[in-house]
Amino acid sequence: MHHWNRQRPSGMPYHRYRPAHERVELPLAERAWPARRITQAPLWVPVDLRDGNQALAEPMDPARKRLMFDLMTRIGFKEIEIGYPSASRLDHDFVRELAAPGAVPDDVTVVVFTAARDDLIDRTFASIEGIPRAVVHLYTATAPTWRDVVLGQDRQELRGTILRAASRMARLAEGRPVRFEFSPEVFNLTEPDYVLEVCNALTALWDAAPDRPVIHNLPATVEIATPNVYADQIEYMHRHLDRRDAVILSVHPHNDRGTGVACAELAVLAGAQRVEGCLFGNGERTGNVDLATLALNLYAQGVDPMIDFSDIDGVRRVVEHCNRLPVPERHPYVGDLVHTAFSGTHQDAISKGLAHHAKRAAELGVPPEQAPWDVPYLPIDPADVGRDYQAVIRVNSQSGKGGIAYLLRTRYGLELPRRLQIDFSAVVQQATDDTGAEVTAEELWRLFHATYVTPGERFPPGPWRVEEDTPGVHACTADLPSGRHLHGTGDGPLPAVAAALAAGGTPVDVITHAEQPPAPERDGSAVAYVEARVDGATYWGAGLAATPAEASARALLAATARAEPRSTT
Ligand SMILES: CC(=O)SCCNC(=O)CCNC(=O)[C@H](O)C(C)(C)COP(=O)(O)OP(=O)(O)OC[C@H]1O[C@@H](n2cnc3c(N)ncnc32)[C@H](O)[C@@H]1OP(=O)(O)O
Ligand SMILES: CC(C)C(=O)C(=O)O
Repeated sequence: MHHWNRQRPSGMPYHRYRPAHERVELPLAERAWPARRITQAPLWVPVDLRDGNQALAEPMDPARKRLMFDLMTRIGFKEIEIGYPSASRLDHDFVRELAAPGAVPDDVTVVVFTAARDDLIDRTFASIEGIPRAVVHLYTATAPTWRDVVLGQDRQELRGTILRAASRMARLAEGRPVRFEFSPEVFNLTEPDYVLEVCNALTALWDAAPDRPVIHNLPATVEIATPNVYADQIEYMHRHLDRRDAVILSVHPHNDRGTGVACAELAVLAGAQRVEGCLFGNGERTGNVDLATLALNLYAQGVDPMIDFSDIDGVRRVVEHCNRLPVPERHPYVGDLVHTAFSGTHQDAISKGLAHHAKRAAELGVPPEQAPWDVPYLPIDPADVGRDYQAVIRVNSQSGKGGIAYLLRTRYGLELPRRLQIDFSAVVQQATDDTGAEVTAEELWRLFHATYVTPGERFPPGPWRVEEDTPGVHACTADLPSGRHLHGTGDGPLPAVAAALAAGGTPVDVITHAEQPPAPERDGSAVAYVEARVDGATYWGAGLAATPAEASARALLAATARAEPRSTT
């Protein structure tokens, strides 16, 4: 143990577990997948209506299944697993519902799932009568523990079971628009030579041809190794499966180690052409691989995902309704918080990045949504998945001036001078430190207003009037509640107010002044910001009024009001 690593043994019984390389042979010595790139989307096959559904405490009712199916066809899936029709009446009835003329779009193929049992196979084929295009998906666990413990069959016996089931399927499919899929369940723990023996036998039995290919779907039923191991296993199959041009190599990762997405991506590099998964990662235990993340990962690399996620919240609403499960806030691309920055430096970078993006789009002469995207901390433009920028930046105690200024700018059109941003950020920090809570744009606005626009009753706008007496000469008069009358003139509203304040015994110097014209975001008000030195200290004030001149005068009065009370009242 190095001196810098003083971790102690956990005391947990880790010796009960074996590493993947001791559980399954890895015959590949050289691999090509690490140097490859993904340049096109694989065929995505959602299995929400089968694998996802079987993992729900309350499986979907027909109405929910229908909603999910319609969503899938609407956003572009072309092959959809719709159920395990021999397992339950609900699944059977849903398949029958889709047998109605026109229920399945012309370019969509449905997949139905079955175990290798005669009665189940027969019921499966009966259920798809009238379905225009179907894949019948046969599965059997092939890994040693499942063979020994669950099925009680050795390699040869199980091979016989599978081939008998496949022959029955071939007979039942004669003359029908049916293709075949086989899954050696727990492929990732099965001896590779056994997988090849079984899959190649099925390819021959089902007489696979390029125009009627079989699907060999190689599941990581329970994820047990790092994704490179799965990739090696898939590349090995890709190289050794017979009649490769008549076989669609498919993968079906689960997410037990939290690396289902990585497994699927590396498997595609390794030769997989088809990926089964669920929307937002529903499925047994930790879920099936998330097809939305996979598709949008491609999108973020400049590859067409072939599925339309431009309204990702609409997709999420349907999926949450059907599964009766929420999608977590940090879920890639779709979680409520994934396009949001709370921390100051991130907000600053995003704010600058968005401004730079708008400028670049204008230079290129294209709308912002068409311009190349390169904004810090945002891997994709949230607008591309139907999110607006309101949620991008949110303010709490971790935020800095950039995020605060961004919210006030985007919501109220305020362009705060940099030093005012710094000043206000300290005010916000104190408020958020006190409450520990997030502040919304509306709350920031109220805090800004209370701090800079109406800091007290010292200078109510009523008694202070500023007018341009003659062109270029402003006069400020004030009839104070004390009965005093103040008067000052100057070559603008600020010098006039400063002169009146000085006449009342409060000399002020204007250090910074900025103003903005009336804008609809502020109910048509102009706004001005003034930094003034009063009694040796500096104060910011802001004014809102119908004209910039009036707003400026109010801003100076507000800045002065923030100084310790003096005689000008
Ligand atoms: C990885 C996966 O997702 S696999 C799919 C899992 N999905 C489901 O199980 C959901 C739907 N399943 C069901 O409704 C039921 O399991 C049914 C209707 C299919 C079968 O029900 P039952 O006949 O009661 O069997 P049960 O559910 O207990 O399953 C265990 C039996 O199936 C056998 N079996 C397991 N897998 C297979 C298979 N692929 N092919 C044939 N038999 C299998 C087991 O050996 C066991 O047989 P045994 O009872 O003779 O020991
Ligand atoms: C049988 C297959 C496709 C499966 O659902 C799994 O292994 O997880």
